[in-house]
Parts: sequence; C-alpha cells; structure tokens
Amino acid sequence: MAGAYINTSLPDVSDRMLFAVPKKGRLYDQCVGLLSDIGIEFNRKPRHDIALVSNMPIALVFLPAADIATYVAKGNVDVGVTGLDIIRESQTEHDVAELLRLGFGRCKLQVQTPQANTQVASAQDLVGKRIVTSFINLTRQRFAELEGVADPAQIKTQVRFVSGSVEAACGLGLADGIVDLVESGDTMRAAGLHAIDTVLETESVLITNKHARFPRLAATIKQRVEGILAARRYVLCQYNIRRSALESACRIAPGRQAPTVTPLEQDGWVAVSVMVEKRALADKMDALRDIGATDILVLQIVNARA
Ligand SMILES: Nc1ncnc2c1ncn2[C@@H]1O[C@H](COP(=O)(O)OP(=O)(O)OP(=O)(O)O)[C@@H](O)[C@H]1O
Ligand SMILES: O=P(O)(O)OC[C@H]1O[C@H](OP(=O)(O)OP(=O)(O)O)[C@H](O)[C@@H]1O
Repeated sequence: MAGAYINTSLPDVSDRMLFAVPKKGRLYDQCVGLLSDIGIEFNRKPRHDIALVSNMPIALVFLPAADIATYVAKGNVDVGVTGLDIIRESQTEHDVAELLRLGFGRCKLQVQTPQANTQVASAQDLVGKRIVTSFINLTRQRFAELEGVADPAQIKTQVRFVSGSVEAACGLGLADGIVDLVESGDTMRAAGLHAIDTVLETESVLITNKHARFPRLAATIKQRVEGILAARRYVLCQYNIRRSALESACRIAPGRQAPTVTPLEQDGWVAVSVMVEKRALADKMDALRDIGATDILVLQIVNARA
C-alpha cells in the first residue's frame, strides 16, 4: 500500500462519530462552551487535532472553520459546526443537512466601499469594477444578480480572492470595493469603509452528512443542543394570581407550550409557572403585575428538553 502508514500516536476512531469543531478563530470559544454544556467530556492534548470524548462514542476533530462544510459534505466527518457563510461559499448546502442554527457567530457578509468615494452609492455602482474578497463564489453570485447574468462565471466585475486582511485592499489601491463579514462594524470603519449591500446574513450551524453513519447519536447531539439553546433563551417565571385573571395572564405569557397552573391553599388563587423569553421578560413582568399578579419570581433554567 504505497503511501499508507500507521501512526501509533493517533487514537483509533473507527467506531466513533467524527464531530468537526473549528480549531481556532471566532467560533472556537462558543463551540467549546457548547460542547461542555451538552455534557461532552474530552481532553485535547497540545497540538493534537483529534480528541476522544470520554463519555460518548465520539471523536472531536479540530479543523479550520472554512473547511468543515466540505469535510461534512464529503463524509470525511459525520457532523460539524461552521458558519452558514462557509456552507454557501463552499457550495455544499445540497450535500449537508442543517440540524440546527446555533445563534452565535452572527454577522453579515457585506459589500463595502471607501466612505470617501462618493461616486459609489450602491453595489450596482461597483459593477465592472474590482472587488477583493475571501468569498469569491458568493460575491460572483451577487454580482451576477446585479448584472442580470445567469452564469456567475460570465460577470464583467473582477472578483479577486485574498485569504485575509480583506479590508486593506481598497486602501492599498487593489480594489474599488470588498466583500467581507461585518459584525460590530469596527473593522470596516477603522479601514474607512462603509457597507452598501448585504449578500448574506449568517450564523453558526450544526450540520451533518446526508448519509450520516450515526443518525441516532447525531439526533441526541441535536436534542441536547436544543435544550441548551432553550435554556439560554428562556427563564422560568413563577407568580400567584386570582383565578379570575388567569386567562389574561396566560395571554400575556403563554409559555412555550402552556403554563403550569397549580391551586394555592388560598381560595380563588393559583400559582403559575411559565417559560418566558429573556428579551421580553421585563415587559411581561410589568404586564402581569398590572393585572394583579403577586410574588413574581424569575428562575434561571440550566438545561431543558422539549
Ligand atoms: N466578526 C464576526 N462576528 C461573528 N462571527 C464571525 C465574525 N467573523 C467571522 N465569523 C464567523 O466565524 C467564521 C470563521 O471566521 P474566522 O475569522 O474565525 O475564520 P478563521 O479564518 O477560521 O479564523 P482566523 O481568522 O483566526 O484564521 C466565519 O465564517 C463566520 O461564520
Ligand atoms: O465587524 P467586526 O466586529 O469588526 O468584525 C468583522 C471582522 O471579523 C472577521 O475577522 P476576524 O477578526 O475574525 O479576523 P480575520 O480577518 O483574521 O478572519 C471579519 O473578517 C472582519 O474582519
């Protein structure tokens, strides 16, 4: 077997589901935090890109975020976490199944141009000009739309690939515009650029190969992640209210499925327990108070299952 060799320092992963995780960069900390929250225990040795999970038949494979969609699509790994932008750019959306949007790594892929260049007010004004980006496929698709051309290979806009520091391209005179990710906008503004078009809104996604070898395990991971996402998004709100006001209270805070209602020892009163979205909590508490709810308590949810 030419080229084949056995590396005895690599763990045997043949019976394990391979789970790809970004090895560094913007998604790394959030992914590792999520793994811990869903009860995945592992010990990653320094400079090792494979770590065996000690309490589940899973091996974590630490890979560049930009390559994960392709590895999952080709079946080199079974499941993975990466950005929607990467899935679309690597044109793997038909070969991977999206299990779950994860709510972190949220940003926009935007067309940007120097603020000082008043000749360019919209992306249409960049048609036929020079664009620099790490997202050549998505950029060509967007300019094909703007140019009214069916085939992105036929566009007249010149799209050139760079692997990083995209924002420097206009200042260096290499481009009339760039297409890159924007979250806070700090990097864009520091480079004297502003956004004139949004190509894609992205966030991180849990994906699996369409012919996954471990569908039950992948479903378990999905279910656990859903529980953690729900726990992060909701709190448990408990209050007492007169039974006569219960219907109004349930309209204010209907919960995910329905509130749990328990009779109180005090005649005509009930205790209610309901999941409430954190972002709406203060308004809901005010509204419940206004219709006579008392002893309104808010409890943190550590984990959940639907
Ligand atoms: N500013 C940002 N805010 C939120 N999410 C981001 C941001 N930048 C990138 N991402 C998301 O994280 C993914 C990986 O981006 P990142 O810049 O970490 O790439 P990387 O090249 O793997 O890491 P590095 O830049 O350290 O080499 C992106 O494809 C995108 O989905
Ligand atoms: O709008 P902001 O909050 O400033 O974020 C945008 C920046 O984040 C990403 O780069 P990152 O910092 O991850 O480094 P990279 O250029 O090495 O990928 C992206 O490529 C932008 O440069």
